[in-house]
Amino acid sequence: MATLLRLLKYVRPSAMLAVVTLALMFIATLIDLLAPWVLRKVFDDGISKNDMHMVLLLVLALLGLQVGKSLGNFVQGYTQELIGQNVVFTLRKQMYAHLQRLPFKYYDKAQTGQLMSRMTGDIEAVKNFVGFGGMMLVAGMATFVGTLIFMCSMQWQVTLLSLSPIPVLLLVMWMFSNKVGPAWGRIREQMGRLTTTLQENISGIRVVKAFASEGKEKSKFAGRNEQNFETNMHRARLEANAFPLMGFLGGLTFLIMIWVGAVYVANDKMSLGTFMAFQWYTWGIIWPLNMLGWQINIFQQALKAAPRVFEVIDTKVDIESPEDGGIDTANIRGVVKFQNVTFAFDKKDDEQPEDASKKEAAAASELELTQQETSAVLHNIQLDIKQGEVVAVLGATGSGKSSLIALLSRFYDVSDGSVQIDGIDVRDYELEGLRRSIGIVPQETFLFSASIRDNIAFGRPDATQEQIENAAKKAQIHEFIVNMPYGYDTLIGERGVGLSGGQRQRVALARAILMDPPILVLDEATASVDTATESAIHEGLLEVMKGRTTFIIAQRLSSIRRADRIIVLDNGRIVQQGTHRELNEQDGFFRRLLERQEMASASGH
Ligand SMILES: Nc1ncnc2c1ncn2[C@@H]1O[C@H](COP(=O)(O)OP(=O)(O)OP(=O)(O)O)[C@@H](O)[C@H]1O
Repeated sequence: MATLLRLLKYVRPSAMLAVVTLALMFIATLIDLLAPWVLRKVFDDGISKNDMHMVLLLVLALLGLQVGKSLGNFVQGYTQELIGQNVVFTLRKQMYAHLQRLPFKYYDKAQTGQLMSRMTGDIEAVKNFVGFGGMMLVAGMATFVGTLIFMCSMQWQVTLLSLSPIPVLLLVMWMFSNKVGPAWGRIREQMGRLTTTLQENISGIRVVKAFASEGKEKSKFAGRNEQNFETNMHRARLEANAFPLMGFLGGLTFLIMIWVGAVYVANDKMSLGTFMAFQWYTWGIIWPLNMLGWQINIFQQALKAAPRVFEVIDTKVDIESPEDGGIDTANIRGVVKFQNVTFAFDKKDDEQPEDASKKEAAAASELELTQQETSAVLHNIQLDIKQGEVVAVLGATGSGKSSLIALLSRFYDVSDGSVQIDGIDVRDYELEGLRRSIGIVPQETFLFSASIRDNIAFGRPDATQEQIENAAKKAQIHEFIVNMPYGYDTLIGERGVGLSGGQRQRVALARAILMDPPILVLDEATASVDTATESAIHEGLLEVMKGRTTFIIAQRLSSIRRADRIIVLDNGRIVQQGTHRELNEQDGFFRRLLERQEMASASGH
């Protein structure tokens, strides 16, 4: 019921259209009810009195009614679709906008396929109900009730006797609705899983082929496809059982009417005209009941699909600009401070349902704290970074380097402590501005299926060609681009297919440089390029880094030689901090790494 009421809210902006559609439906229903009444007159006042003039008039009246109904249907078909499409448009817009706001931690767990299927199939199912099913349900009920009134006013005994199969029919319908609802729920869920399998397979097709796992993937897809097939067949069996029975019971109404009606006509308790009108009217009983089977289907499907869409829309967004809009970021200089920062990915309260009792939560809170402490990936980080400083972050894989940097842009919020820029907590800044102030070259580059120019100008679509080329030159990719078939207009694939790993990384670097941010983050940004290109990029970067606070996450010591400060992370804790020379003099991770890399380069690796 709550779902239905919420769906109705989406129809509210189209209220006028809905009123027009319903009015047209009621007019069409009235015409349907008047037509048999006119037919009755054809028999009783025309044919039986041999008044052909009256018959002609009545036939013309019937023609007028039919023309009116057809015109109404024409407008109604359009307005009905418009209401449905309006709801789809709003729901899609809302869901898409919300997906843009949802934080990283949502995407850490969400399945892309499920989201796509909600955005397409589930929203479409909602439209079918709002635009078609719901309206037809109202029209059907109006026809049913109206027909009963007209029939009863003409001959109530025959009407009531004819309706005797209806209670059984309603019982069948109720049972069908109860069974088909869960089936639709499973179908919608399975469609989501099927889309996820497909999406993962297409995205990971290179891995699938490299590991010759096509067979395994095929059977995984076949399994889910079969599940979906089985559930759909189960639904079809439910329909096959219910619909003919409903049709039969509806037909029985008609037969009873003919038999009882004939007896009443024979006994002069009913005129022939009324008998003929009743034949027509019985369709006004049977049609809505038969339609009801399909409407239950559409209704149940929408009832299962809508919560899947609402679930996304209702997901809490806990990383946002402050309510007052936040502090303007235009003048950020780039003084960065990590004050006693502790961070865990999985806060226990993320997992808890919202209605979990407070008592339980309190009892668990002590345990939670300990769990959070142990699951933390960063512990008590204390850092003071000057404006324009170049900071290299070193550490073994999984030591927390990327997590540390992610807190800066609020991809995640700290569990404890605070991250400050220019003395202000990052949570107090306007979020978009904050993120634009931090240029990131991530470990994994995502390029859009667009021209290479648009890819570089992604964060600054208004950039001039000259600015784009300058950024590309600094990232050492300009020469490569101008030698491509269409230069900066060359289209590149969804994942930058057609570009090598190093080239993709340089496009991402150009993208970050173009943003001209006060803070720059290079997360293994030169890991995929050869040493010659790497040193050329570093030359270019020297100029880029000038005046900007820069974080370099790197495994190679060569890329951090120019850092003002090196921070060494181990298991989420800062274990060493200082200049290259200072750390070289200490016994620790840094010197061991240095020795290992020197040995490797001496042995030619
Ligand atoms: N989205 C996530 N959800 C939960 N845990 C995560 C997530 N991302 C990383 N982790 C965990 O957090 C820890 C730190 O990861 P992080 O990516 O910060 O390390 P890193 O030092 O950057 O590693 P690498 O050098 O391999 O990139 C790891 O134990 C990792 O398994």
